[in-house]
Amino acid sequence: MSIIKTKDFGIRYGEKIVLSHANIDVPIGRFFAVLGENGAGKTSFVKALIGQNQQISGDLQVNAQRIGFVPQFREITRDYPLTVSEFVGLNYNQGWHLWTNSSEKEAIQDALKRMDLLDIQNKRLGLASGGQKQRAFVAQALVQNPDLLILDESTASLDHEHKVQLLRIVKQLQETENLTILFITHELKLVSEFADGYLLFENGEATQGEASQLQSLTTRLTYSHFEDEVHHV
Ligand SMILES: Nc1ncnc2c1ncn2[C@@H]1O[C@H](COP(=O)(O)OP(=O)(O)OP(=O)(O)O)[C@@H](O)[C@H]1O
Repeated sequence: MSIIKTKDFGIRYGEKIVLSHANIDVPIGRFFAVLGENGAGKTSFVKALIGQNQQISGDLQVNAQRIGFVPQFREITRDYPLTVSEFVGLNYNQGWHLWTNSSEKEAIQDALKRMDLLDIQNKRLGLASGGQKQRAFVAQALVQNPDLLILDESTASLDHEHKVQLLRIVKQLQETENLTILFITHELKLVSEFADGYLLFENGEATQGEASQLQSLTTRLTYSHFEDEVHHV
């Protein structure tokens, strides 16, 4: 069964066409890498999935009850006042109730556990490492128990060890909880070790493929990058 299915789907901003005639079918429970050059339309597509992009055409079906979205940019400075667990529970606090009830507390603890953050839940998020912060961002999205989890370049700022650590945990969520993962990334080689399929945004079109094709895709995209660099010198 599909969790995302499009038919002749398009996205534009005014006159500018970002995507046209996309036919995508992502089955439930898969880990898909979302690939493409800067400006290819990855974020626009995700925004359409979460209902934030209105200039769309064609058919878009999203069969998810809840979508967890981890955005690309989060400014957490050293003096950020909330602890890891307060941050993870932030969506419950909409300014009118300041306390979380027992089932909300349980959901927060569960999300902290799933992202391996129980030990540091009382640490101030501003003082956490880059890897811990990224895990806290994912945990915040997990609190609502999504069936589709979308991560936008969550490994971009991490060193290799922490990139692998984050991807391992996310992979585990996919395997043990049948969670569907969309992982937007430019790190093809890394994600090819974890993803079992991909969506590629290129020249206003979207194509999809299986894990077995990721390796050759990595070679093709890395090669064309290399050619670009040579061309510009
Ligand atoms: N709100 C907007 N209004 C007008 N144009 C936009 C808007 N958002 C994005 N675009 C344009 O649409 C195109 C696709 O942008 P998008 O952010 O979806 O690409 P992306 O693949 O996510 O890029 P990146 O890898 O850099 O995040 C780009 O040319 C961008 O400039």
